[in-house]
Amino acid sequence: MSSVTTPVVELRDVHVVHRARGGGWFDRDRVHALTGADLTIAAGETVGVVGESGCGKSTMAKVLVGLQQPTSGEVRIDGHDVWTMTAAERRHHIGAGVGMVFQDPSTSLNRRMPVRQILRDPLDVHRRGSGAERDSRVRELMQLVGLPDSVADALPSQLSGGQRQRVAIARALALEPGLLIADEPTSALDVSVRAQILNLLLDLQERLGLAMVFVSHDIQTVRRVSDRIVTMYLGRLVEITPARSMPEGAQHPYTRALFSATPGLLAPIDPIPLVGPVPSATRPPSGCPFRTRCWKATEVCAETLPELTPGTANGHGPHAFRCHHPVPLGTSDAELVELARRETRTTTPLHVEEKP
Ligand SMILES: Nc1ncnc2c1ncn2[C@@H]1O[C@H](COP(=O)(O)OP(=O)(O)OP(=O)(O)O)[C@@H](O)[C@H]1O
Repeated sequence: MSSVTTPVVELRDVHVVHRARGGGWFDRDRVHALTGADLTIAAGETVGVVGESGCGKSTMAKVLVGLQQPTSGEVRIDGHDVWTMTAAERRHHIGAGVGMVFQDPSTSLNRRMPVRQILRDPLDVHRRGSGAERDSRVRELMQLVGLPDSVADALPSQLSGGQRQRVAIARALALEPGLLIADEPTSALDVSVRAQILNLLLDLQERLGLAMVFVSHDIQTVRRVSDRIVTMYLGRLVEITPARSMPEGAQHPYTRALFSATPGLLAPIDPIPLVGPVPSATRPPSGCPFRTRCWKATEVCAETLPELTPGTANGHGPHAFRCHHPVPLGTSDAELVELARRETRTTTPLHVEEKP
């Protein structure tokens, strides 16, 4: 983790709408995977992204790395709006500016290429240096991620899972990007090598001054590695909180509920209870997307999307949330569990799905 300076990537009101698998282009068949995302990532900082399955984490990661074109909105990398460039300019600009490490190195690496060629490929495509310089860069990359020379001619299938992920990390760093996106980078690995790969990523980030976006279901790890944590719910960024203030610096009821379900963060208590399942991303609720499960929801939550409101996060740094009824600072998880149980018994949460 390091200090926050110049923005390397900015999302401005980014929306991604997919056609539902097997569906047409009717409104009812549209999946709102990312809705109105605004995010600025500064050089050297780590932004963790958390939220339940299907909330849009991977979609946002793909937008940041140029693999997903937004339906609307702007993606600026190093100050340039990448979707107004020609395809060739964009490939060049994004390829050199952002690297991505995927969850499963077995599927993200070309199975027919030896390690040496996998690492040389981005250098060849971007015509970086002479042949000899590219060979030397490949050796340097292997050293950087702790791979022995002896695996240079091996195919991915001949490597261990941890070694394969080291190759994927080296490839993502080949063009010296300013930002590394790591989408669940350790979850497909054996538990025994997860810590090694995580420490490697943190060490590289520190040494190379990289900004990093770390997407994970592992909230403990996200809290440990991040400067700021983005909470996503149903395609929306609902809270951005300084990691050091978590969990009690968070004021969005959903962030508090998500963190309360993570064992070991505070005294062991029951998680804050939520009502029902996450609504469908094809028919998101009107107003606040979380209101159908929220014990604090009132009529205004169904009527109006809350503005992004600055918070104080107990003085730990910039903080913002979208909520009409934020959790007061200083409220413990135990108090929230009690409140949520009581409110859920005495009121009917706003379950109705709107937006036909
Ligand atoms: N290519 C696609 N076509 C249609 N729907 C899609 C497509 N990609 C993603 N979705 C949908 O968009 C929503 C967001 O998906 P996304 O993969 O970004 O979520 P996620 O938070 O990364 O989930 P997970 O934690 O399970 O990986 C989901 O409802 C998903 O089903």
